[in-house]
Amino acid sequence: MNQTSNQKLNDKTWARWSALFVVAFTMMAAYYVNDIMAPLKSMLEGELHWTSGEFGFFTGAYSFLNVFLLMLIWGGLILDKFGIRFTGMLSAILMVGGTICEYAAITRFGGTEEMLFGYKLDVFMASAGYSVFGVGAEVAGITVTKIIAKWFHGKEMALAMGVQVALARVGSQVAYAVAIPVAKNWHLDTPLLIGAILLVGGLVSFLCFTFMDRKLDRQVTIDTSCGDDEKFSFKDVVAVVSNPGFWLIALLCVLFYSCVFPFQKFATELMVTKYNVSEDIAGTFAGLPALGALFLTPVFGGMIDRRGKAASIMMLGAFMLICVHAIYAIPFIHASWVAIILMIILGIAFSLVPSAMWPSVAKIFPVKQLGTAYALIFFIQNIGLWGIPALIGSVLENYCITGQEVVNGKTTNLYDYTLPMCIFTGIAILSLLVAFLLKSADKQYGYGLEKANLKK
Ligand SMILES: NCCCC[C@H](NC(=O)[C@@H](N)CCCCN)C(=O)O
Repeated sequence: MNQTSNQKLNDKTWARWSALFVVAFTMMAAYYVNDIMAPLKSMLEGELHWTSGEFGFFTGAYSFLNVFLLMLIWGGLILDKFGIRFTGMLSAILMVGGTICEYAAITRFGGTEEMLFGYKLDVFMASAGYSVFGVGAEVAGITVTKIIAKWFHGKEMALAMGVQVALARVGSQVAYAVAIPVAKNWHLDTPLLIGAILLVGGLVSFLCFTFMDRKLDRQVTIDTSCGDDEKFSFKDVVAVVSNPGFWLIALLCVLFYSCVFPFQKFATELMVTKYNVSEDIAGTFAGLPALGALFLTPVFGGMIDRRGKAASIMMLGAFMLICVHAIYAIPFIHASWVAIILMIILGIAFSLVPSAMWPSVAKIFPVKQLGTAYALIFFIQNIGLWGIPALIGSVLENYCITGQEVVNGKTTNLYDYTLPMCIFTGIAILSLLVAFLLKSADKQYGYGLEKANLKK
């Protein structure tokens, strides 16, 4: 770090927190769009005749380009080479473009019988748009993480990451809560249209951040693309992947998130079919983990900043996840209050693990490798975000249909969610095992995961 003046912009509390809120708005819009179609699964089935398999394919498409065209890896390299301002703007543009394509697919071709590459045209085009959006959202995610690591270096970093994730959860929660009521009152595509407008706001908001960041760079060089040692090099990739901590964090990340985000995408339907929750509020229940995480992630982030214990907290979160999914899998429990309590516990686990996991990455790797490290971790996580929804969708379609019902003249399937919930439980058990190995590795390699972040 090369200091040119005593007080830099990010030393001012108001300035670094303003920067955080500005970029957090972009991410909030991204999370809204990410989740807005999930509660509409049954409506997509009833109105556009999408099957569960097609819904799973569409949901997994978020990660398709990130996984198969390595877009997250390229994104990480672009981030390390061209910096946070360029990469952030690029990803915001991709998110807007992808969402417009998804919206066009549903409005223009929704319900069509036309086929493309063996898929219904609307399913294919919506998935393609969602894939492009997914590239933008994931690259924006690693960019924002690097922004926080830069602006909050040696400061309240875990709290800042917690607040950013919490605000993103607002986007998710709003999406889950409003999707069905808005779609019923207006059109199936209206919730997505709102998302496209929010994303344009997110683009403008990120543009504002670039001005602040330019000012900071004029004062100090913490982590820009100017220094030779900070340009991307394959040595960084080798250094990142040869660190055992990387593999454990990446594995924990893919396993943990595979049983949270993909589960949530199907949770609205689970609430309706298994727990007899009214369709109008089922999305709000499915979004409860996001709501809980909204309040708890900053609290846990602040605690970890002060007291540490990140590795133990990741184990606790994984254990809670096992209990939640295992109870959801029990076929004879149908009480809606059980479903709500489980969602709240899931929300606590969903706050504990991310608030411990993400700042831990910044402890394992130096700042200049962070872009690459986050990109590789997100890449591995995306394999789960692609594969698990596709797997669950196909399991539902092939093994879990128990009957059909006709609502307002539209026929939808009824599903038994026992088998999908057993799959989620199995993944959660693996995540606990990996969290345990991570704690052992921390002792062995001295990453300092159990130590506090704040310098006293
Ligand atoms: N500082 C890192 C924050 C990561 C937050 C994390 N997001 C992800 O893991 C994304 N790769 C996937 C987002 C998918 C959104 N439905 C999170 O906990 O949200």
